[in-house]
Amino acid sequence: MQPHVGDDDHPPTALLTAAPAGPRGAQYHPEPVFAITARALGKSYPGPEGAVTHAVSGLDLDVTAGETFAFLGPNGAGKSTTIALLCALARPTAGRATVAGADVLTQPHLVRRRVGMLFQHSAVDGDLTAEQNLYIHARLYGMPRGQVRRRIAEVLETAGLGDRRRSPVRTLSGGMRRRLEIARQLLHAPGVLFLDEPTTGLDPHARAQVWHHLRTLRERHGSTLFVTTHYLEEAENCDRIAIIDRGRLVAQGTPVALKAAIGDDRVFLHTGDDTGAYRIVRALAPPGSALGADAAGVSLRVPDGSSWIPRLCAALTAQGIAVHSASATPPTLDDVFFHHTGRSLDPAQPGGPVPLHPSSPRAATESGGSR
Ligand SMILES: Nc1ncnc2c1ncn2[C@@H]1O[C@H](COP(=O)(O)OP(=O)(O)OP(=O)(O)O)[C@@H](O)[C@H]1O
Repeated sequence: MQPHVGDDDHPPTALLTAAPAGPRGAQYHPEPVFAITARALGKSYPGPEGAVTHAVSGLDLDVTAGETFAFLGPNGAGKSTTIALLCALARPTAGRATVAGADVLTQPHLVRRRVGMLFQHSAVDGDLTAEQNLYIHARLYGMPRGQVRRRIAEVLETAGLGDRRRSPVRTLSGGMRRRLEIARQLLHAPGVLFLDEPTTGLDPHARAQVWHHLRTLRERHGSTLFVTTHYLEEAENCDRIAIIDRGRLVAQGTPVALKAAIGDDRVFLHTGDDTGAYRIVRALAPPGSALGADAAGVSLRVPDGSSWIPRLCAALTAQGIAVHSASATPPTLDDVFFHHTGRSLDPAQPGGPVPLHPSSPRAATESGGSR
């Protein structure tokens, strides 16, 4: 389903104005204006033999107007279902939500008018030009003829496709096509733009182009973007991140705050005798810290990791173990994901990173400090 365009509804951006000014002379702190709120939102599907799939459960969300909000989770976590609920394309079985000022349960038609939705496999007609694709979309969804040309020129310019407006879509690169699809969803100036894995299937260059375009939308137009992704580096660029796993929100915050909450750095050592090194590091590590060893080397989780390197290297060298490399890195978003879910999202880490705490769900390594 697609939103209507150009009806007599209030312009969605009008819903996103700040709270009224306080009394004269009083310091004015505008209330945050939420483009999306959800409380205890849920969707369950009946399965075979009375089983129930809880695709999304107990979801609480507040997305501020103008924010780029990442919804991060593995396959099957409930990301697409959440988008369908928030865009009023599926009816919740629990809870409530408001999007761009409209209630998804009682005003689903308004929600659909006020949002843009980029689906994972959105199609544009390859034989038509960029402009023709947008024109057909605008007319199909009722945009007044008088506004169409100007609006198409605007969204193509924002997408960086002004000079390709007459090119058949099949001649555009993957990244350009994706930007054209985003431009199509912007024709009716939605209050919130939902993007379901907007860069899946694109090469790194095209992915960077799409993100450049999304940043432009945010900076120039103050657009509210709700983006699902399983690319950690994309989530890293967003204002805030919610991590969803098995239908439940497990963490929410800015990338910096989520990583800071994890605390410990990862110290990594590659030595001439990693088995011997592991024993020595274990003896020196603070009680309760997580450490591990695999074919690549020895890892230790400690606060202020770089301060540990000279001490560990001196101890190893004193025992005749050569240190080939030593590094200390702050927590990554994948560490955050692992901490909350017990799994890694990073394909380069099939076994997952070293657990951050001994109690971590997939702690395959031991705790140090066994002196
Ligand atoms: N119509 C449906 N009927 C039954 N189960 C469903 C339906 N739609 C989704 N599910 C189930 O709900 C869960 C969440 O699915 P969803 O598609 O929202 O996950 P996702 O995070 O978007 O995954 P992906 O990244 O693979 O698209 C999955 O277990 C899925 O099988």
